[in-house]
Amino acid sequence: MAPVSGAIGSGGPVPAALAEARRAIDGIDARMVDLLAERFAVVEEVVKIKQANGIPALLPDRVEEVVAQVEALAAGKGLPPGIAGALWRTLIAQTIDYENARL
Ligand SMILES: O=C(O)C(=O)C[C@]1(C(=O)O)C=C[C@@H](O)C=C1
Repeated sequence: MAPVSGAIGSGGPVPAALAEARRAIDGIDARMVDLLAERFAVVEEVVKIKQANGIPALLPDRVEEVVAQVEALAAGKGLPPGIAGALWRTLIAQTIDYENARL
């Protein structure tokens, strides 16, 4: 396949197919950021509920439930094991920090 120079890449020529795949990744990332913003909008509500009821940010049983759910969903999609769980553990850790800064 002939390499094609383009703006996307780290300096070298980029095959046109790679540039196209990267555009797809960029589009998916934009949608994921939209979903992240949507999730954090719900977290804002969670913070208010937790404030009103004296509930802590870290709820270990719920963390494990969320991680188990996404791992099962990921397995159903044929994703390599561990990826979703690791991502969600990072997401939830950030969410707990975010909640703790507001509680
Ligand atoms: O379910 C909650 O109570 C949340 O605050 C949400 C969330 C999450 O990000 O999924 C974050 C912190 C909790 O410890 C568990 C789960």
